[in-house]
Amino acid sequence: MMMKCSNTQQLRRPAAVTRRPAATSRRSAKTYAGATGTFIVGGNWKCNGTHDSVEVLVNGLNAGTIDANVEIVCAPPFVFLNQVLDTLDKSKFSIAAQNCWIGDGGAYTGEVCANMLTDLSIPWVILGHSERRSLCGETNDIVGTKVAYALSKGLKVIACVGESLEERESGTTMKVVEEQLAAIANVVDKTGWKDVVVAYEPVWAIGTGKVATPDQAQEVHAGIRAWFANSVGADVASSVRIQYGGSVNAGNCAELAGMEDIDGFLVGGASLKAEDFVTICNSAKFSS
Ligand SMILES: O=C[C@H](O)COP(=O)(O)O
Repeated sequence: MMMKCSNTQQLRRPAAVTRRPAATSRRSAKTYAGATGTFIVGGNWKCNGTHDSVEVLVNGLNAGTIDANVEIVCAPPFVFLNQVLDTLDKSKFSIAAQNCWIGDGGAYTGEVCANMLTDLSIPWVILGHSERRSLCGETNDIVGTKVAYALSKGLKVIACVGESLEERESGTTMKVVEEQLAAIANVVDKTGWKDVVVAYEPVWAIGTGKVATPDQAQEVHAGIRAWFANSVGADVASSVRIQYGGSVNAGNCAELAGMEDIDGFLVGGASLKAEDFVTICNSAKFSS
């Protein structure tokens, strides 16, 4: 299937960007979106690891002190799901698959279907990651269908959206993101969004070290929330949690976490280092 890639530039920034109030008041007031109002951080381990390195990572995560108000979802490669299920402290961490098949199981060599994940009691799946879109030819419609199917089987979904550098530079960031969201909204009814977290991941920021500025991220997150208000419903707009992903690390997470419409992160590279990932998970309470 297909390929395509990217890098950076900025949307026109608003003159001023609304920031959350001080850390202590953030949680007691609305703070983060979602039914539980919790910050949600995903660790996408991508295609990394060995049995031994996963053991080290899990031990490091289990030893970490995590704020009880933060929801954390770790997404190992399929082959390590059982190992992680057996060893990760599930009182602190939940588990996701990084992908699943578009429908029922059957003669689909190399695929893993939603029912297999629920059979293992895996609650989450990441769908529509830009690497799946660009490297495996997953179109907006395919991603939408996958999201709807996964939800119908009882999975919760982290649905990824985001623009390439070329799209950003041509001023089409929101158009691209809105089309990606619309493809999901076309096949997911309004109530289904309660089990969806949107991960905004500008492709040019993924694995490049070129993190979006807090203002850049906030602008798109606010645009996504506005799109939900106009296209799905005000209740969904205020409750859907929107993660930022793309070169998040222990050093930049606090400022990003302080932005009004950032409700969590989807972390790639830094999720492979337990200490850094724990810092990111706890970033909400330290942000200003
Ligand atoms: O799913 C995670 C994202 O692709 C971000 O990856 P990164 O943190 O390595 O840039």
